[in-house]
Amino acid sequence: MKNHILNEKQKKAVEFEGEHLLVLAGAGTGKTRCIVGRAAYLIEKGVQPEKIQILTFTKRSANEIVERVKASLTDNQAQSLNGSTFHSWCNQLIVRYPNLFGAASYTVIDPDDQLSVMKMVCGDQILEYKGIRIKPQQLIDIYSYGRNTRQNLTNSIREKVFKGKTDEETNDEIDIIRPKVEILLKAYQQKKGEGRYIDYDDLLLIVANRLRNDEEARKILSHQVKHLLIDEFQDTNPLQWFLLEPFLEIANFYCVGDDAQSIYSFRGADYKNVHLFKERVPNSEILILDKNYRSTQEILDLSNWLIEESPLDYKKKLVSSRGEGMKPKLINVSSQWEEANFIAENILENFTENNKNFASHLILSKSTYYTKPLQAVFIQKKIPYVTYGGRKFMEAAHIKDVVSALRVVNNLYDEIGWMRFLTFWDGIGEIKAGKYISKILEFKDPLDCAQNLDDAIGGPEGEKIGDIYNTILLNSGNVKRAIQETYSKMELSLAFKYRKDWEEKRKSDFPVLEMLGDNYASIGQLISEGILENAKQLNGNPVLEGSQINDSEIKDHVIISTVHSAKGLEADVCYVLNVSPKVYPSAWNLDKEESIEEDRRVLYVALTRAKNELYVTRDTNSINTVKTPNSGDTNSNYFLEELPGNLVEQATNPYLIIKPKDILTPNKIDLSLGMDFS
Ligand SMILES: Nc1ncnc2c1ncn2[C@@H]1O[C@H](COP(=O)(O)OP(=O)(O)OP(=O)(O)O)[C@@H](O)[C@H]1O
Repeated sequence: MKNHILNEKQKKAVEFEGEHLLVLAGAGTGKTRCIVGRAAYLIEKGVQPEKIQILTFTKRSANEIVERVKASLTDNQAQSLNGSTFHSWCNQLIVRYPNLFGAASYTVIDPDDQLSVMKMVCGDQILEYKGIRIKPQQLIDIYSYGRNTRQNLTNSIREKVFKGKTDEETNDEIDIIRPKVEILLKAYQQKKGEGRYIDYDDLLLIVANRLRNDEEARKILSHQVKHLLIDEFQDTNPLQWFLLEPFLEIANFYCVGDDAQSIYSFRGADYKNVHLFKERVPNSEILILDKNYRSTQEILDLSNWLIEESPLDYKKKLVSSRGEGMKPKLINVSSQWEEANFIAENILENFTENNKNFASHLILSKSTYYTKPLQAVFIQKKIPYVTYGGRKFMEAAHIKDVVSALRVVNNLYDEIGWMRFLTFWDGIGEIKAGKYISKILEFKDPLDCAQNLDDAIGGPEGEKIGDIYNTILLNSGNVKRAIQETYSKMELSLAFKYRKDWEEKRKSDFPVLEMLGDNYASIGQLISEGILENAKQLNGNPVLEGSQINDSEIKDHVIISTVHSAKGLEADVCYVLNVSPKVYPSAWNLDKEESIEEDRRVLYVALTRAKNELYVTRDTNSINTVKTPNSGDTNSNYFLEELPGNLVEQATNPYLIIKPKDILTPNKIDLSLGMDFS
């Protein structure tokens, strides 16, 4: 095994001989290194790589871990090692065993489509819907919360609609709306069945239920999965545990996690999964790692202080193996523009004078939205950057248009797909489309549809739509070809529909979609996998960000990331944006200790990404509001309120252009001066 220096405890974890292990460890103590090392170790010991499944929260970290394992072994030993998210893993299992899971010819729908289905349901059940004053998106949230946390409908409504309140008035309201919500959610379930749709949570539930109740399924999968390596175990939720539990019988668990970095409770994550590990997993052991290899002690001192301030006891105090360094800097700024300019100038100075590349800089924000001014300044100053978090390639409207054509061929009963595909064409609105769809749903099978679709729609549109359907059906064994043909038949209309930014932004996505298609054996696979996974870093070729392609040649770029997408990342220089009152913690979370503590962990994750230099910015205006005696805002719980002065160096923006001091009243000028008229 190459590239693997391990300390004694890490070595013990990597070479663990028992059945199930939880590596419980603080930030930067080598959890990722342990997973990588473990996979490589197992392969070297002779375990077949395809029987090792690595589970992570993002596709990006799955790829990274797999690549690192491959790099640490020789001779392509890890070629067939599999790393994926929970959703994508379940999807792969369903695709591989369509009969076992009973889900052949189903379509996976993304959250956007889920919302469309729920809207259709609310339209159908207008009486119930009008009686509840809950939006379709909220209904989806209730449904998903209940399934992910495995709580009943009453509790899910309480949590998602009434912020967890338990007073009598709330109870009465819940009693009134619960039966109506039940009708709507049941109608949603039925619609899913009719359309043969699988939403994200279904993927997990289908696999979980089959395995829990069917011994034969467990037997079949026991040949497939021998070792489960699970990253970020603190962020697993009850549904994920429900899925994992039956695997205890057939596979060895190797989990790594840090309870102080649990930041997904809004998805139902339960960091107690970590605390209950020994109880839930028979024959298991826990190993603790405490030496931090990432950051200098000053950065850890600030992070340790933050977590010690919490009423929850994390029993964590990180000690740096690297020794002392620079104190973190707290930069007070008076606007977002000032903050953005400070960061840009600092990065440029590091680049030109301190010989650091752009990739040594990581910028962390609670939300993508907040980073827009920063992105604008970077563009202006020509600083290359990529963003993590935000809209995915397959979610862009123009891509969805073309994919809708593929969807309806893949699944004739896919009403959402039909609605999008039909209304794409000029002259077909939702009402007309609805009528065509009822005719289409009567076709026996795709062949019947191919033969009669143009007549069912009629006119020149019918011809065009029928022609596209037939072409895709003909090429369904060659996904790339199917995409090429579909695109060429839709190109003119696409260019017209998106004429505002067609040339600059959208057109160049289609060659990439074609290339993406080349990776899949069937249209169904492209649709379900493609929807689930961001097409980023596809085979190391073009890199897709949002809906744009960046040239992969430019590898040196700053990363702008949400904290939630920054798990596992690290950088020489980190900027944590807007650590201001009302943001850390959020103003709207102040009534719940759990949410306050989650925000604290978010900040903890952000601070512990830095190796050498840490800049924390905050808005002076919001500090001033909190400090005003009459503002009534003294209870902000601001995390940095009591920050000991010795932990940071306070600084103002050194790049400020200082305005020259002028007098207050303007002098008069005499324009008759300066000319000699003689
Ligand atoms: N034994 C070691 N010797 C030298 N460096 C190490 C060792 N273990 C880990 N590191 C380095 O420390 C840094 C953090 O390691 P790693 O990313 O595996 O930690 P982690 O526990 O997964 O962190 P986090 O949970 O904060 O993302 C990396 O740069 C890694 O290369």
